[in-house]
Amino acid sequence: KPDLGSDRSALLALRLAVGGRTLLWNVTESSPCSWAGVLCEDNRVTVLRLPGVALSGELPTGIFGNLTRLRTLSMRLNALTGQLPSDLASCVNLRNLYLQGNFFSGEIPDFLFTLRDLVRLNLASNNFSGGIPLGLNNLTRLKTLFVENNQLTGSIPPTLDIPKLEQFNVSNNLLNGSVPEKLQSFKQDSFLGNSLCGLPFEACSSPQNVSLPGENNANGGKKKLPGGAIAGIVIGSVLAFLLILVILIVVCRKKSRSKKTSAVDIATVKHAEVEIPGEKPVGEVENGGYGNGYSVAAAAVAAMTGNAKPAEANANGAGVKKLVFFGNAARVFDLEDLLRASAEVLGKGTFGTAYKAVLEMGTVVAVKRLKDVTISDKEFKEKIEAVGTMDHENLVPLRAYYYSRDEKLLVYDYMAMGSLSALLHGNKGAGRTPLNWEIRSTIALGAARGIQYLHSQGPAVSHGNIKSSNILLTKSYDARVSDFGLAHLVGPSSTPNRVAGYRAPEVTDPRKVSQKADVYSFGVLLLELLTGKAPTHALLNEEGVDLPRWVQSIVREEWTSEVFDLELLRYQNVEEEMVQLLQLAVDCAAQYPDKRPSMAEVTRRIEELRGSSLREVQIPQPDLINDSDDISSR
Ligand SMILES: Nc1ncnc2c1ncn2[C@@H]1O[C@H](COP(=O)(O)OP(=O)(O)OP(=O)(O)O)[C@@H](O)[C@H]1O
Repeated sequence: KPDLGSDRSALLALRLAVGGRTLLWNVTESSPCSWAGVLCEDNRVTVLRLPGVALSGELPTGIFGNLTRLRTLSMRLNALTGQLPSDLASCVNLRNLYLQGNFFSGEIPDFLFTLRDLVRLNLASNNFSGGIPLGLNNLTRLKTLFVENNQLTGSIPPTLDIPKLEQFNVSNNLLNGSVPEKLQSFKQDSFLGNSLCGLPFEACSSPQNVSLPGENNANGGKKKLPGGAIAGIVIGSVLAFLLILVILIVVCRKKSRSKKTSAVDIATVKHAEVEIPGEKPVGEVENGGYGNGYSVAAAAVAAMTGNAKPAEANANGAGVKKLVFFGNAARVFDLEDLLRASAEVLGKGTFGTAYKAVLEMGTVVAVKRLKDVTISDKEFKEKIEAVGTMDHENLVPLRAYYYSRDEKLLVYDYMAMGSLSALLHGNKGAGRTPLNWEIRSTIALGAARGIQYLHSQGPAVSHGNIKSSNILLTKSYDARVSDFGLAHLVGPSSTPNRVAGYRAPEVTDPRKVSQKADVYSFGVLLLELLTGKAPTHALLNEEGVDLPRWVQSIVREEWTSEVFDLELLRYQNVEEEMVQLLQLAVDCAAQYPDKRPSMAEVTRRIEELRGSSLREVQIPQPDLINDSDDISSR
């Protein structure tokens, strides 16, 4: 019989499956009711709110079947994938289900329509496909239905009728056909980005003749359009599209000509500033018309360009906006190029979302949209300028930034080989090049040098977020440290989550990280390189035991090679060096900050232990490596 104990087990299973900040739950407590995001009533879990806490992976079945008293479930803005688990149907008391902003896929499942108490259902900004189900009619208490920004197809069922519906949005899907009568009172905004007709849009042209996919054709009474008519429509549409394209190009050219001069002039000074008139509010950027494809550049750039009328911008007090370049970056690309770039999402991180943007002339950049920047304009600019002046071969260079009240963008060099995290844990299938000792120790050394450089800028300068997804790789496996300086820019609400396994025990406020805390995180990173285990996984495998403690326990009990990644054990002749690196890792991850070595010492020790073995181990050619799911694998 379900009780608080089974609720607790379910939450532990959830933690095991999707990680994120649930890893910070104090699982030694026998009651889950004080865990972050969990609320209880009558000794049962009734509310589970885990918005934006870096949950990732699939929700397995077998969890929600136990959380039978749940009334509110929020897992919005995470990186959850796969289909919704069918035992969600057991949560018969569920009133609020917020799952927007994940990567859920598959059809909107029928079992949702057995949850008769649902009042708010938000599945927006996922990858749901298939049609809009008529089963929604069963949800007689539903007031909010948000499914925008998915890949829903077909027509909206003509008989869709949800009596209490107050908020409704299906925009940016692949819907067609006419808007059902009962939904015609909603504004156009609720439907934009589809091919719908009828109120609130223009009347459908001869609807009887159009055969709509997804519509019930059982009576077979609907005629197909004759081939000639279809050809006519297609050719007409193509011509119209081309015409619009030509107009757009002409307009862009004009704009670019008028701006080029200033960009070029200023490019000769150290910090080139390109002026952009006005901005678009970020809300509009997120919801307005970019659909799932999120063209960053589109989003970013819409925010940067004069989409809003200058007068409006001034009325907002926003004034003229600037994209600020560091060093000689302005000579490589300018705002106009970024404008035209095509973009894809690389992943959501602690500080925002990262995008890959391919500029027209082939230059590729990574654009990071920061969220939760709470510090003042002045402070932000000072700090980011400091980041921009960092210059070392083992750092990912920050090329430019954009700052406005609503939007903060950072433009970095794009690292084609993705992150160390993806390399270690991403593709384990056949065709993967084993990561040998040479590669791993090269990465360790490069990363150590990058961090040492940061630390050499002054005793107060630290990275604050060292972890394997922030160690990016060039084609020749040179490590580049990224994300430095960002931990000090963002507000407390975006405290690093995935950082959990890397964070030094003394760190309570993630924005106040010392160099010694960086050393601890780096030690964990070394352990990850050596064991092939992600720190968070280690946490999950043995409850409450983190990677350093796990390694220490094995090393203490009886020395074995068990800790090492199997791939590394193929190279027996380097075991001695591996053991030395392991010892260094354990030293770095010492409990007490004073016991940890400095980064300078760390670098020196890696150089030394590698020096003895710089033999002719082959580094595989990048093109032999299957990196198809590298950086986007998360
Ligand atoms: N310059 C870049 N080139 C290539 N990939 C990048 C670049 N910057 C980030 N990425 C990749 O994009 C994804 C998201 O990065 P992001 O830095 O936003 O999050 P994260 O590193 O996972 O977490 P955090 O925000 O805490 O650092 C990661 O997989 C990262 O490896």
